[in-house]
Amino acid sequence: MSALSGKVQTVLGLLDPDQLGRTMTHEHLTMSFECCYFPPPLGDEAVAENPFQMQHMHWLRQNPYSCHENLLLQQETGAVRDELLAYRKAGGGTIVENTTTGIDRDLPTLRQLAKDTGVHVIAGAGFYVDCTHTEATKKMSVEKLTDIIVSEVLHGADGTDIRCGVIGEIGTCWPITESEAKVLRASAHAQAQLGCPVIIHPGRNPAAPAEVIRILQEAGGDISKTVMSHLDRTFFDDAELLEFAKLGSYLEYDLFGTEMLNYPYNLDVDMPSDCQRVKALALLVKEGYEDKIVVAHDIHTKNRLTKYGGHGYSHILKNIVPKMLMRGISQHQVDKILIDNPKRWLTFK
Ligand SMILES: CC(=O)NCCS(=O)(=O)O
Repeated sequence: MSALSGKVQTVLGLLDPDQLGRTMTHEHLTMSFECCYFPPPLGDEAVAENPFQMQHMHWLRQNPYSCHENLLLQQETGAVRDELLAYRKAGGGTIVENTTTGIDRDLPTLRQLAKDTGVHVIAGAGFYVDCTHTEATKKMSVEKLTDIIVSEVLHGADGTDIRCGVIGEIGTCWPITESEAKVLRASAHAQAQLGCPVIIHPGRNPAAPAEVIRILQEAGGDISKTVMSHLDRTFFDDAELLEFAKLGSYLEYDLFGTEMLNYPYNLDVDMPSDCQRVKALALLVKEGYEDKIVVAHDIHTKNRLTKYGGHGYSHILKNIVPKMLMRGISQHQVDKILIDNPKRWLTFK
């Protein structure tokens, strides 16, 4: 039994799991999403140069990845601090901050935000998607990658003594690249050593989540302590979703607040509305998965902050919970989704 056993690890140290409270399991407080810049639609180049004006907010919501400045969440620490204070006021307790190597993780800022606001912040170990892997990372063995991830949890990351409390979000594309598969195996090995939570960013294809689970399982990972993120933009067929749910991971709907007509990374995808997300949660509850659901907003661009007219980190607590109750999810089940499931996932074995 390790010192971490039975505890949750935040950027300010170990915590008794009962202290977490309501938890968003997939957010970013400071990061860069420049790796995923997407050119604006033809003719919209001028708007993309200067979109932070009232008359352009709708454009920004529809094209969040087509403006370089919008991808620099790390420039908004003051606004994020205000948001976290509002999140606490709305009844929030904890945020899992999923920024990993490749998208500008900033652990000292996370620690300062946690100190300033009283929100518990849990940082992520490991690596994002292939295009952010350095040549050095791509050459590493699974053993070396495992050592790095284990060290980020046990000793601290990025040259600091600030320790990560989850592995992930571990980035994968579709198809999964060789380098991503190595990182997945390393994550499973690290999880087997540490008994810690893992969270995955799957590729944008309904086959991707199950393929990730297969790789993790073969490498000795604990699927019952693993969250599969972004199901909102990955499954569009109830039967496929329920088939995946049988594999035993936590099921995360984490793009609450994102409503857009054209999802640039996969134009075949019709991004669901929040109402459709709630409907998917109600289906999973009805089918017996209330102990497996977790939720979040995955804020990773500036336009989603309330400072810019966005929904902010309190949207689920303020607006989605009432909708869940209206659609037949009971208060007891809501508490499982917001409190009990994250707590169970985040507690080291
Ligand atoms: C930061 C991150 O990976 N967000 C997910 C964006 S996606 O469009 O759902 O892949």
